[in-house]
Amino acid sequence: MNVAVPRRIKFFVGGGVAAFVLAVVTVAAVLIFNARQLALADGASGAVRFVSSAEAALNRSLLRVDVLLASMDEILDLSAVRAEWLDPEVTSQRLRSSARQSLMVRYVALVDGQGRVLGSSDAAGAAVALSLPLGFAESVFEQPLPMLMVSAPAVSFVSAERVLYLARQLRLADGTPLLAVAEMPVGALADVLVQGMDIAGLQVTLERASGQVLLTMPRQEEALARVLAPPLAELDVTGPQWNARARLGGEQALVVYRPLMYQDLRIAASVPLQAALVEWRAARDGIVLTALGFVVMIVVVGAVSLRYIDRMTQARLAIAQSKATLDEALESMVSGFVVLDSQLRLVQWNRRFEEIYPWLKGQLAPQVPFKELLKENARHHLENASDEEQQRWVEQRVAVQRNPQGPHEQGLPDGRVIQVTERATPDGGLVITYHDVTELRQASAEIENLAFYDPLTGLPNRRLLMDRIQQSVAANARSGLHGALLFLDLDHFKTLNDTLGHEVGDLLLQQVAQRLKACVRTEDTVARLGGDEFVIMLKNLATNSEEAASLARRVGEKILRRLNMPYLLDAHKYHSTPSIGATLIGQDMQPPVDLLKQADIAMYQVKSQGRNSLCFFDPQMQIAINQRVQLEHDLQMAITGNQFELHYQPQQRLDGRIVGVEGLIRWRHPERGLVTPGAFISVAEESELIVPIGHWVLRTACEQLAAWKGDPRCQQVQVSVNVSARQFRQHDFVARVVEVLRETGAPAHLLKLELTESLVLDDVDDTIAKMDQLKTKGVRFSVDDFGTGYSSLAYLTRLPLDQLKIDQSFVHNLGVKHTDDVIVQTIIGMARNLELDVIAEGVETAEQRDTLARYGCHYFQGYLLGRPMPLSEIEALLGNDLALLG
Ligand SMILES: Nc1nc2c(ncn2[C@@H]2O[C@H](COP(=O)(O)O[C@H]3[C@@H](O)[C@H](n4cnc5c(=O)[nH]c(N)nc54)O[C@@H]3COP(=O)(O)O)[C@@H](O)[C@H]2O)c(=O)[nH]1
Repeated sequence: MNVAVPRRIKFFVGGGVAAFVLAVVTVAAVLIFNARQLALADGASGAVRFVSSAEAALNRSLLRVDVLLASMDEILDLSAVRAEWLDPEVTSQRLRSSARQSLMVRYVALVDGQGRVLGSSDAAGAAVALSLPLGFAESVFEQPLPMLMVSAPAVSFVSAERVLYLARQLRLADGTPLLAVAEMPVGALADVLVQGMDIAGLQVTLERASGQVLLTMPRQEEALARVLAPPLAELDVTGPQWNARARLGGEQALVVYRPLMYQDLRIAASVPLQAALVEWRAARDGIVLTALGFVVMIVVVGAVSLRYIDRMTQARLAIAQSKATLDEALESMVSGFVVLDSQLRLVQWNRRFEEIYPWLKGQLAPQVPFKELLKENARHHLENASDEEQQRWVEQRVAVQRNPQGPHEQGLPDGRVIQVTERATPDGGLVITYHDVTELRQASAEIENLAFYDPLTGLPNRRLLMDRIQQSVAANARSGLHGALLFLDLDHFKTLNDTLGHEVGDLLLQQVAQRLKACVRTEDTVARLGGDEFVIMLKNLATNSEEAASLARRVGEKILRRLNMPYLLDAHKYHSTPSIGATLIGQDMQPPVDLLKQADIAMYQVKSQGRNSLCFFDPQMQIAINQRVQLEHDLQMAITGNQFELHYQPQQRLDGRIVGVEGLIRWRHPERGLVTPGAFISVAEESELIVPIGHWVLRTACEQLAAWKGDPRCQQVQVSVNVSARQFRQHDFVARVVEVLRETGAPAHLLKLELTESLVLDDVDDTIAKMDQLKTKGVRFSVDDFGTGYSSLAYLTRLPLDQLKIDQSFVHNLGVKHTDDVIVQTIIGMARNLELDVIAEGVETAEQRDTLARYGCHYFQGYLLGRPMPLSEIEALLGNDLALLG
């Protein structure tokens, strides 16, 4: 999440930056101002200094010239001569020697009142071309008091350069006024001023009071002799004023001037403001740049600070959010937890911890020694224990905490189970989690119960039994004792389930379990394998095997007696019997599976011998089992090796006509010869093998029907085929029959499928559905072995049947067992009512046939009419039959 820096901090940082910037700007401004003042002051003082020194220098120079001019009086001894006495040569000679002393003066000359040169220091002597400005000589002569006078700038005739003429009045002895004149190049006078001209932009002017310019520095020819306004005298020069105008350039400047000691001359220095501030400007720029640098730095520091603060804020927020999330997570944790510091004092805990240990709630506070909480726990856990015991409990807990060994469980007084896990933290503290595993433990117990116990009876299941047998076998091997396994199956339990329902069946199983437990010792095991199968494991019976078998038999008989006693199942009084197979558990480490199989085999022996009895495992039984396994294997080979044949048994009508045949399978065994189905059908039915075998029979019968289609002997003959339950229950049974009919081209109405009563009853709805589908194709149905089951009119009416087949056991007893006569008559009557054909099988005698005919049965099958026979024989028989009737 992006959260802005708080406004307060922004304001603070912004304010700080602004204050620093302001301070820098202020300091810079002050520095700049001061520097300006300093520069101006420097300029002013420099100008003043310059003007002072220039004044002195000019005064000195003028004075020297003045002295030179005045000394001409003495050199020429003018006060003692007359004008006509003055020899120009001599005069010039003397003037030269005196003028040599002054470097500033080009020459000096003596001029009379008419302007004639009486002599000069110039090489031209008196012939020098003197070019005094107009009126200058007159103004000198007019002086009442002779003083040195300076002319306006003029151009020298001699050097053609700008010169000033300095003149003084002299008098001859006769009072005739003469003029001592010195020609001074303006440049020479300017040279005097050169020193001190290092002030930037300095403009120097030598002016008269009227403002006439006599000299300029720097030199400006055009300015010479110009009259500047206002005259210097009108300037306010009380202090350095920078609001004047420079005398030459006219720009804003400081103007300082001094009057010279001669005539009305003034030396003026003008320092233009701009020039005076040149250095200051550079300094100012430096200051500004530095200040700017500081400002940028401050702004950058401010921005960086803001960014840093922003980051810090974000980080703090993130930490706060993480903490909030963590707190939330900790609070919503299903486990309780506490955090202890290195002194094992409470630092943090969550709500769940309080919920697990509600009695600690009042004591939970940071820094509370965890031992105090343990003491409180001890008071709750060991309510009735002594103080010493409670103390010991606490010490044990502390010891565990000092040396965490992983999760351990703690039972609370209210029955809850808490899993406690201590984990050391890097700083020497502890994190302890408390997980309520009560439900988990209960669930585990339940799962264990489900895994090892039968939910209906609460007895150990197969898995637990196998484990106990294993243990018992190992114990027997050590002790030399024998135990025994009793495999118990309830007789006709399925019938009870089917008739009275599963709930009643369950009641019986529960009561059987109770009775079985009552028959054995606690060290023995009564287990339920599933369905109506129970196993009783008797331990440590005897060292001697006969004695052990005798004891096991006694227990088995006791069980038989108990289980034979009547049960009250709901409102139903019920009598049940068990079949019990027994085997001894010896010392030779037999696998539990083998022992169980032995007892199972023995139990089947009991079943086959009439049930409700006890039988010990006989090794012969094992042989029989092995034979059966071998038979299954051979059957498999028979299917792939095409070793089956289909024989046909004729079915005759009352008029003697063969109207159908029953296809009966035979196995041409490579070693055993022709094997009848009685020897293998039951094995095939118990395994999946009956499915491919039944399919082979169906296909062979249909192929035969198809083959007979063009044969007048057989083309009306129906072929009955036995369909076993496992085959019929295949989900694709109907589809396969239809497919076989289509592929072979057999007429469907001549195919009759024989279903047993038990098959039909097992799942009536599925049976009807499949029969209906096949019926639409024309296939016929017969109920085989009719009368042996519990058929009732109710389901018969729902089935799309064509025929009932009276079981041969009833036919066999006709005239012998009156009840069977009644049953046969009933079946025939039932068939008539339902408009079904009825056929009797197993007809071996003419009496039986006659009786059946008398009772109303018009179709017969049995040895009397013909045994099952190979194809060639039945075809021959059918040919005879046709010939006889034809
Ligand atoms: N699922 C399939 N079962 C089949 C098939 N073929 C036969 N079987 C079943 O095998 C059982 C024994 O059959 P089998 O040895 O062929 O015995 C049949 C007849 O030989 C016998 N029979 C016929 N008449 C008489 C007689 O007068 N006396 C007498 N003692 N026995 C006689 O009865 C058997 C026919 O019984 P049924 O099928 O009930 O009509 C037997 O249960 C066959 O069903 C097969 O292809 N598939």
